[in-house]
Parts: sequence; C-alpha cells; structure tokens
Amino acid sequence: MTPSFPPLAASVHAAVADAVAVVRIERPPANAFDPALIAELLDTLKPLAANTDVRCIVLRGTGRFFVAGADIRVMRELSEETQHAMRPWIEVQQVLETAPKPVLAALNGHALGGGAELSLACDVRVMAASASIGFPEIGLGLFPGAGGSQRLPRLLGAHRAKLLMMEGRRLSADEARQIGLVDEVVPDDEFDARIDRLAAEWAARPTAAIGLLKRVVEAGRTLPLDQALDAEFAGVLDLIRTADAAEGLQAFLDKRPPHFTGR
Ligand SMILES: CCCCCCCCCCCCC[C@H](O)CC(=O)SCCNC(=O)CCNC(=O)[C@H](O)C(C)(C)COP(=O)(O)OP(=O)(O)OC[C@H]1O[C@@H](n2cnc3c(N)ncnc32)[C@H](O)[C@@H]1OP(=O)(O)O
Repeated sequence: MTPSFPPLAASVHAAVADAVAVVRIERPPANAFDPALIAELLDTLKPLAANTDVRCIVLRGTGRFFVAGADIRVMRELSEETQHAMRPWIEVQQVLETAPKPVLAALNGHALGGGAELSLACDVRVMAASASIGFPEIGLGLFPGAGGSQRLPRLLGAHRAKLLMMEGRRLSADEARQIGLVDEVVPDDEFDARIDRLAAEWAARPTAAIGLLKRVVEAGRTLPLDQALDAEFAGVLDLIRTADAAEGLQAFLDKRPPHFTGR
C-alpha cells in the first residue's frame, strides 16, 4: 500500500482584512524559495491582484528572514525540471509589479538575492532596523537572475547597481535607506504596528488611480515620449469619470478630507 504522506505544510499564508491582503512567506529556516513556494506564491498573489476589494497587498516574511533568496540546496542539485520549475519566480514579480494597487514589501528580516529581487518588484519597501538586504549571488559564482540585474539599475542607476551586485555585500537598513534602496526604516519593536498603519493608509487611497498610474509609468519606460504623454493624458481623462475623482474634487471644494472607495 502506498504510504500516505501528510500534505506539505503551506509556505505562503494570506489573510485579507479591511481591504488589505497580508501575504506571509514561512518556509523555515530562511524562507528560501523552491519550486513549491514559488507555485504557492503565484497562486496566492494572482487572485489578490485581481480582487478589486483588495486595495493594498503587503508581502512579508517571518522571523529573522524576509526571503533569503533561492534555496541554495535546491540550486546545488539543480535538475532540468527544477530549473523550469523556478522560472515562475519571474512571473511572481510581474504580478506584483503590475498589480493595479499599492504593493508594500515589509522587510521584517534578511532580504537577500531572490528575496531582495522580490522586494524590487514591490512599490514600497519598509525595512526593520535589524534586517539586511543585498545581492550576494556573485559570492556563489552567480549573479541576480530574477530581475535584480534589470530592476536595480532602474532604481539606483547602473553604476551603483553594478557595484552592489559585483561586491555582493549585505547592506544594513540605514545604508539601504541612504541610497534609496528602501523607503523607510522602522525600529524592530515598532515594525508590525507601522506596517499595519502604512497598509491602512495605502488602502484608503484612490486605488484605481494608483493602478493606472503604475501602468502609465511602466508604459512610459518603453514608449516614445509623445505616445507616453498621450497615454498619460488618456489615463487622467479615464480617471476624471471615476467616483474617486468626483469625491476628491468635491472634497477639496467642501474643505473636507476625501473618502475614497478605490473605484
Ligand atoms: C533556484 C535558482 C536556480 C537557478 C537556475 C534556475 C533558473 C533561474 C531562476 C532565477 C532565480 C535566481 C534567484 C536569485 O538571483 C539567486 C539567489 O537568490 S541565490 C541565494 C542568495 N542568497 C544568499 O546567498 C543568502 C544565504 N544566506 C546567508 O548568507 C545567511 O543565511 C545570512 C542571511 C547572512 C544569515 O546568516 P545567519 O544568521 O548566520 O544564519 P544561517 O546562515 O545559519 O542561516 C540559517 C539557516 O538558514 C539556511 N539558509 C539561509 N539562507 C539560505 C538559502 N538561500 N538557501 C538555503 N538555506 C539557507 C542556512 O543554511 C541555515 O540552515 P541550517 O544550517 O540551520 O540548517
């Protein structure tokens, strides 16, 4: 008789409350990603990105780690099948980058290699003071292979990005903030509460406008300027007809704070 194995413990947990979806990665000991985690993450993120009742996505790790990168044990035994099974890591990041809502990377712990790359696909990066971030792949004889070699130069400029990837060193939270790799550093004991407050603030903003802004900015990177300006103008014309734009404009005239519904 075939032994029945217990189901693999889930490595990705999602909870939605007050229009905020918190996606927590938990794969001991370091939240390193393997094909199973990647598949779970993709299956979790896709519906949340499409769900218009979700107005902010928070992606976080557990314990001392956000995500320590690709699982080095997996890489060492890399089979043809595993290589292809890791490819969806790229799609995970595209889902985050194109989600029509704010995506907050809550760097509770070490964000290294593929973990740091994952955070680059998010819109906002908030880091716990004791966490570290970096692209150590060069020390493994590799280089960032899941978007870091493309997104980091766009964020920091080619020179500083190349240097960080060539050196492969880990940055402290303060240094990461100084160079603009992360947006805010929070004392460890205040981190969870700060993330909750930030997520609530992002969820109260005009979600549709943020989603369209993300799309227009991304399109502008590859379109000729005249076409990008047309897309921008068309986007604002689309938004003018939304409930949130009507509310925002009226609230200003009424001299009161707007109450956005995200639509
Ligand atoms: C899978 C990719 C295959 C490549 C081809 C496939 C197609 C391409 C797909 C693209 C994917 C590329 C993604 C990316 O560019 C590549 C990477 O991410 S490579 C990995 C980069 N990460 C690292 O190098 C970090 C390694 N970790 C550390 O340096 C340290 O852990 C630390 C963060 C400095 C913390 O140090 P300590 O506090 O001392 O803690 P430990 O080191 O003891 O760690 C605790 C425990 O966790 C285990 N662990 C940590 N990181 C990893 C890891 N990345 N993979 C596996 N295991 C990890 C560590 O071994 C300890 O375990 P224990 O010894 O307790 O069993």
